[in-house]
Amino acid sequence: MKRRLRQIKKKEEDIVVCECKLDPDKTELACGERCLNVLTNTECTPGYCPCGSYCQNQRFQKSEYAKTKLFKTEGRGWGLLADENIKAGQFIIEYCGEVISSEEAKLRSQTYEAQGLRDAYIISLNANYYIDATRKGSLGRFINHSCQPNCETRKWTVLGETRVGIFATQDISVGTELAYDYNFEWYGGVKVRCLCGAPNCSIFLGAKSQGFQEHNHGWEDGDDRYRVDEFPLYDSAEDEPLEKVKVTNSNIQETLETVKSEISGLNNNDFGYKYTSFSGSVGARAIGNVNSEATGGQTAIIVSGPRTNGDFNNGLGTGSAKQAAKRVPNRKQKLSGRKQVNGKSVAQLFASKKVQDELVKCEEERRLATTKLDSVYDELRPAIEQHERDSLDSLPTIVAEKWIEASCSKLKADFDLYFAVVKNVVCPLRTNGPNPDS
Ligand SMILES: C[S@@+](CC[C@H](N)C(=O)[O-])C[C@H]1O[C@@H](n2cnc3c(N)ncnc32)[C@H](O)[C@@H]1O
Repeated sequence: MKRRLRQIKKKEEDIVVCECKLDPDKTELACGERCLNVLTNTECTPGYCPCGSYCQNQRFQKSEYAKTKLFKTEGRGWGLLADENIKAGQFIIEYCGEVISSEEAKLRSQTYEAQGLRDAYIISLNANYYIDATRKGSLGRFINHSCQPNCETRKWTVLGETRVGIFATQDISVGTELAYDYNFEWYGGVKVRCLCGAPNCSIFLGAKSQGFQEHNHGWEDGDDRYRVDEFPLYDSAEDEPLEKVKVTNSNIQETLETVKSEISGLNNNDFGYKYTSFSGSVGARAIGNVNSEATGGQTAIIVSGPRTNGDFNNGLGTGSAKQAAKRVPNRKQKLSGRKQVNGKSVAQLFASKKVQDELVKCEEERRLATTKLDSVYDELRPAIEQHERDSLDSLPTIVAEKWIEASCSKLKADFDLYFAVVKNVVCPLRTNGPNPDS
């Protein structure tokens, strides 16, 4: 079945005519590998090619496919094999299907997934269009993925349109299964076990893709990327004892609870180091598993099909690398135990109304900044998700500025709160003892 439903009429001045000269004794070589059009992956236009009807560079237009045969694989559904010896570089078949927009591709992929379709047939045509061979297509739709392929996809310009073909990358003998590397991009959801059987198999379809690698990043032993050993630490042993301080304020228990929870955020009651969590700053993406285009301009976008050929969904669901790492057992703790601040002393210091008020105010400011950051993220999420498919660099400046501004406010509020804690608790402890207000 033809991929094009209508023939796009090219303007005459857009037609590229090659400079080949027909040798009447060697007509089979007309528009061969040295043809200017062939060199630029463009088919010659009938009626304009100097080689006339002998032109060999109209393979898509004339459906000059290699002989292939459908066969049933084990665990991978149907596959396609060579039904004749195929030469390296030979055009095997066009990847035909419905040409649809990226929005439509996203929608369809979600629908197919919801319908429980096991196999995925949507591939990228270019940045804006996809080919969906789910309902209409050629035998090309049955070619499976391999991590050690004998074919590849190539884009050709045919009568002004981009079309995708499968080409042999090596000599293929009759009876051999045809396969190309899907360059499958994984965006979450079910992980499909790759059954290509190649020695270099990446185990899951899409395992080489960024989304897959980020999601599955575990905290391995010996992974020193986030070591904090070198950071300077505050030594609580330098604090003065505060036995003489009296607890006078009845709100102290409540305040202590607040401070305790903040302190536990600082890890093991350690004031020496803090880390901030940006709620909502990193989120799982769900863009219908429509994958981005692979490098080199070859076909690469494919919707991850829900063919679950084993129990390989690790149950983590979607989430950021950071979130996933948190759930990986045996991962290293980011921060090791440190010396502890004496809770009783801290409580006594918080008996001061002045200190309490300041901390409550800082807390409130931080809460507001966090809420703002969350809402900005929700506002930006569609833009971010839209642009992440190409590159985050392409986010409009105004969007990036808004995000940076909200992040800075949140950081400042965090800083103010912790600074207030340090100023009112740690410093008096070190110098003058308890706050005179208490
Ligand atoms: C374009 S279709 C290929 C034809 C498909 N086997 C069929 O029966 O229609 C892509 C789907 O085939 C399956 N598939 C292809 N290559 C695979 C592989 N190496 N390992 C496991 N499944 C594979 C996956 O379900 C994938 O979504």
